Amino acid sequence: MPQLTLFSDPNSKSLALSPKKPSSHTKANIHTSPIGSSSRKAAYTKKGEEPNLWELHHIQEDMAAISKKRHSKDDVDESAASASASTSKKRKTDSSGVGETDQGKDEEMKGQPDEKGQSPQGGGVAGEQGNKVKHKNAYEIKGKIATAEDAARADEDPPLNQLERLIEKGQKQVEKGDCVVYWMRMEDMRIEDNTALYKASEKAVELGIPLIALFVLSPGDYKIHDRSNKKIDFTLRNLRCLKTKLHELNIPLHIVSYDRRLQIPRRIIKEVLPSLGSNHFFANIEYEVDELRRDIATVNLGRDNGIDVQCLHDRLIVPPGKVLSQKGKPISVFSPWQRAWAKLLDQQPKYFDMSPTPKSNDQSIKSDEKFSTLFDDKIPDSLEGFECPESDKLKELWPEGTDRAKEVLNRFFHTKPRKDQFHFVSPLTPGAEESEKESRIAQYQTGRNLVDGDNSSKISPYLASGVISGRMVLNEAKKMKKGKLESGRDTGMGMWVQEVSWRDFYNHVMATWPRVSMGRPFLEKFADVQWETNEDHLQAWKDGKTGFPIIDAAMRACKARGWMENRVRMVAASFLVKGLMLDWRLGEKYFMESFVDGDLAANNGGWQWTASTGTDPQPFFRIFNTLTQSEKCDPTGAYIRYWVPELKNLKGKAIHDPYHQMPRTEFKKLGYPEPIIDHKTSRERALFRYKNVGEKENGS
Ligand SMILES: Cc1cc2nc3c(=O)[nH]c(=O)nc-3n(C[C@H](O)[C@H](O)[C@H](O)COP(=O)(O)OP(=O)(O)OC[C@H]3O[C@@H](n4cnc5c(N)ncnc54)[C@H](O)[C@@H]3O)c2cc1C
Repeated sequence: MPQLTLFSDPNSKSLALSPKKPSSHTKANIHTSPIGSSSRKAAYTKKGEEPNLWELHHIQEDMAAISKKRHSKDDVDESAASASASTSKKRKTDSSGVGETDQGKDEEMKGQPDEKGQSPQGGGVAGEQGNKVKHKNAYEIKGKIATAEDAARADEDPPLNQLERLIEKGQKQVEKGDCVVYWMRMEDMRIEDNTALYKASEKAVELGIPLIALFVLSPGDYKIHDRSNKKIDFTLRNLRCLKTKLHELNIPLHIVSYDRRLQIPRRIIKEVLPSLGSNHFFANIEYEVDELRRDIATVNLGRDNGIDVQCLHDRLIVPPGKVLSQKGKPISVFSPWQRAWAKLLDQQPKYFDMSPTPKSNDQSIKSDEKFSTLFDDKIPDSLEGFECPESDKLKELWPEGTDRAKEVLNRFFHTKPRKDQFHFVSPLTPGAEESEKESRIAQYQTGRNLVDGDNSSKISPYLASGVISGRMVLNEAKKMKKGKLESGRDTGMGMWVQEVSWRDFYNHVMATWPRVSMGRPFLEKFADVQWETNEDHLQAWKDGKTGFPIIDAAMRACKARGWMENRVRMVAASFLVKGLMLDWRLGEKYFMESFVDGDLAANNGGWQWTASTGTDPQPFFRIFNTLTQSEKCDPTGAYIRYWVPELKNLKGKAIHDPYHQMPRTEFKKLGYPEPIIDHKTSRERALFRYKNVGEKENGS
């Protein structure tokens, strides 16, 4: 889910590819802006000052909306596709250390890397290159891909660093006010071990004023960021649960709704906080580029209006910027990064420290003239554009609340895997058999690659929404091992802790190289790989009708549950990118629009790894063989039989490859599609296009 919507920084016009500090270009570019509307100029401040990126973003988002409306009328033509195409040039990316990656272990290794084939030219986006054909899928990601120059500039001075510098400067003394406000975000939906909530509570106690929790609903934001209706449903269900728990602490949960997400900083600082009489505002940091820019705008506005805005690290076990190489540099390769992460945790156990629960407000708040009505704030059943008719069923599958999350984790640590748990069933169905020796965690080394059971934890929706924290999860893991954190490939627990650390890793990558959340490849040299723009193929993949049973099973499971096992996420992603040769950003967007655990860092990390464009990616010449993968991850075929009912009566090898294993007349009776591509030809096509970046096999 690339975040950036038509965010072309006007400064980039005058930029050479090695980016310079924004301030030195500001003045000149105010006047040479290609868009040049008066409102756009207002996004800049006075002569010589930094442009207000947040405001600028706002204007450009409006323009994107206008442009989208216009283009949706004429469907999409090549100008729409090429308008967003960025002309990128080579940018050297950091890559320190080498090491095996867990994800890369089971691929087929075929073909050879060819250094000279890796063109430095970037800018590949589905449908560009003067293609005259109408391409809807090119349009899907139009406006979501920053130029290489903008991405390089963001990497040069990442928004997280800017926010941290701002916070370091500190705020002048502010007046006490009537209350302290904690802004709960979509990713910290819990009361336990919540840094900002606890710090807000401490402040409230120190000042002797009440604590108010605030949640901002923003359908506009959810739309721009490709949130799924299942994720929004999960969010609303968790909010209801939190409201009850907060009320037990006499803390009201104030709900406001702003469709236009870019108004949020102003609305909060100028309207919400003044109406509550609050000068103290706390939030946990979100590391995506849009969210960081929103927070920078909020802190700045707060400063101008006598409000102290505190943004705190909470999402990860180790905050970004702390895991460094021996030379003090950020690490972009997982294995050395993981070793450094584990060592740091060993040396500095403070990272496991959890925040205490917030203190209760005085009971009198419930009759306070100003605050008592906040207890009546309603949480909507659904949001327009994100209606979720299957909400009741999903409630069984992904029960809300921290207590349920703990149970899900507890089952994983202490009970045996069960065969039918890949069905549409609750992870908490009765009948799980306790066993320490044969528990799911004990068998995780092999189990994690099998999809025909509940072999992994299924904790991802809870971690992604912060219903449970990474610290809570790892502290439980330590308890199981007499207070020691196992982390390595030798045990189920060690392996699982490594998987959990991928979550930290991809967030560190995103915070250090914000380009990845701007629709850019980490490895710019692959930006111009030539993609196909086949609408039918894209739709067949989304619908689970490709004629490849494991892909179809995974994609149908995804649609129904909003969740897929890791192995099939990798296989389905690889099929889209290297089989169908469709732009990885289309897959990234679709996963985000479908998953209940949709998370930019993990999703982008997974897609860029698969597309061989990411930090420490799968090398481009390694291409999953869909059939082999199917036989390995679903050896009994039970997963396919359940999710692809057309094949429910097939036995043996035919379940994995019915088209080639059955007589044609028998196959036809199944009502199942023929394979939409030939594996061998598509593999060769992918190898050619990655080796010869910018070219197609026929010389076009
Ligand atoms: C293309 C692709 C897209 C993905 N998109 C997402 C996403 O949107 N949200 C998401 O949470 N995960 C994503 N993942 C990572 C991984 O597939 C899921 O975290 C995992 O399948 C969730 O199941 P689990 O909780 O049972 O995992 P377990 O195997 O039990 O692992 C425990 C936890 O570790 C973390 N984790 C494990 N593997 C990874 C990984 N590769 N990257 C980051 N964190 C990891 C997750 O928080 C997970 O819940 C993606 C992977 C790929 C290949």
